[in-house]
Amino acid sequence: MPRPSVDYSLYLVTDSGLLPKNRSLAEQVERAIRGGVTVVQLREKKLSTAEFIKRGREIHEITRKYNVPLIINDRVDVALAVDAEGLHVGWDDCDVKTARELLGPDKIIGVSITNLDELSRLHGADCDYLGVGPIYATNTKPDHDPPLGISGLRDLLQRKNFEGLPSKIPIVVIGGVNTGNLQWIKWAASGEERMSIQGPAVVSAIISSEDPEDLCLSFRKLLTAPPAFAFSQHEFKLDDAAEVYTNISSILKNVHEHKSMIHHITNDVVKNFSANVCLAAGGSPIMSENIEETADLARINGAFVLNMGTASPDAHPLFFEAIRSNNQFGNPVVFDPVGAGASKLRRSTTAVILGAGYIDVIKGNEGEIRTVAGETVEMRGVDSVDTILDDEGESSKTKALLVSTVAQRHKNIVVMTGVTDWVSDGKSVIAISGGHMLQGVVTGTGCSLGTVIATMIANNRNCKFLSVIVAIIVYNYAAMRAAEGVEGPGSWAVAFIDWLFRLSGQSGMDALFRKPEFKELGMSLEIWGRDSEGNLGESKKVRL
Ligand SMILES: Cc1ncc(COP(=O)(O)OP(=O)(O)O)c(N)n1
Ligand SMILES: Cc1ncsc1CCOP(=O)(O)O
Repeated sequence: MPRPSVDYSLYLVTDSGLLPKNRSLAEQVERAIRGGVTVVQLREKKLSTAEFIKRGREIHEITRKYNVPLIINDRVDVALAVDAEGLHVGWDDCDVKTARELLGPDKIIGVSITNLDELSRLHGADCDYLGVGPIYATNTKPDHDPPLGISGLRDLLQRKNFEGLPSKIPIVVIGGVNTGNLQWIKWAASGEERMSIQGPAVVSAIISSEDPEDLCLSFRKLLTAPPAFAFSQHEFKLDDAAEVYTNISSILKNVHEHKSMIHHITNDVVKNFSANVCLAAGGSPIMSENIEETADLARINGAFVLNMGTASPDAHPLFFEAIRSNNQFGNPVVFDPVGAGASKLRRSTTAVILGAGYIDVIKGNEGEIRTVAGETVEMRGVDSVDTILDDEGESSKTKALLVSTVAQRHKNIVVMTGVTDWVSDGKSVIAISGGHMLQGVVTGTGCSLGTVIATMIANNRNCKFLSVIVAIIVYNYAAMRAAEGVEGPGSWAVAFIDWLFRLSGQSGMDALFRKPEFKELGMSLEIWGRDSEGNLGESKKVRL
């Protein structure tokens, strides 16, 4: 019998410990298959061999009825005893060569891949699909490897130099996948030529569901529907000052009309200032660090700001839950990796956060963004590094490349703040001038740019890139106007909030931006696009 061709589009992996009360595994699996599961893997970690075989036979009866392949996790002997259609192995299990010898040519063999090294080691193996993950952290497998996150997944899918595996070998993604993040993962991983994702492999979301049939129907719909939110669905032009003004007005109008709730998990130093900035910019702040309410808040949230300024390891579960819940409801997540390179703890917290879910915007200073890019950076506390790059000539090209590379890897938007602010969606890069030196002497000003970005994005979800650009322009404009005639940092901070409030108010925001004062401030945008080969071309300057 030839090896069956398998539809890997919705792969269920079992865990009897996660079943709803009074529900048997057999019933849950059958309901999930009715909802659209196309492959079932029986994963039993606690059963004796005899019990595993017994359960395998029971589940096989069901999967056979629906013509769905049954894969056994880890155990070749059980796969043989049950005459299952296949086996899934990790790197501590039976190697693929031995498994193939034992199972014969007709059975499916799947292999776990958690990093690039494992992919290289698989060279020439006679396997049928790869289970790539964990994409995100998960409680289902407490001993899991560090999550790949979107950047790790993209690195893996772009890998071109591994011969010996069937080209276009099917890939399923595993680890923290649910109906809230599935589309993000598929979208973020799309466009890679070498390898492509066929579907998710899901444990807890399906196995613990009260209504697995309905849930699987939702998974199936999401698999075929276009993503609900992407950051640049909306086309916009910034070719001259008039176009920039028009865009600013339309973004601010939406912000003003909705007054979205912006959930902040932020550091103790800036809470009060950030909440006031949020209100002034047109949002409604809530500062909460209670893990028990993250899901409820996400239900009504407009956007979520995660600032790791005073984070401790105890807060990791809170970050994880908050990101997961906000992804579930499609709320934009803005991450500020404060002081990311300053300590081992901050580097690992950054990795935890990037491995917890999809992050829409990463905002940091040069040292923080270089740390996210994987460089080892010496930071002075949580402030910026002694910047090695100025904003001119070759340095400006290096900065443009840095932000666009990080944005490409994470398939999101990256903002790098400094005298000039840099922002990229992985394709275009925009350098935005403006702001005032007094920002550097008022604590919380850097953090509160994350707040303004979240406030702008919350109700402009189909044009996130534009919203971020507008947020930076508004912020820098307010900072400069606030500095007119003030005594020093204290009065500047008050005037800054006043200016943000004036700008976000419906009355006169157009007029404010169109006034000659805007021109006199000398703000400008410098815009780079990519040529057909993906290289950054010449930049173009737009004076506001
Ligand atoms: C589809 C799929 N992908 C990955 C795994 C993980 O397998 P493994 O690394 O062997 O870990 P355990 O499942 O044994 O904990 C999987 N089971 N299925
Ligand atoms: C078996 C396994 N391998 C990598 S992550 C994982 C568990 C995934 O479980 P869940 O879908 O509940 O996050």
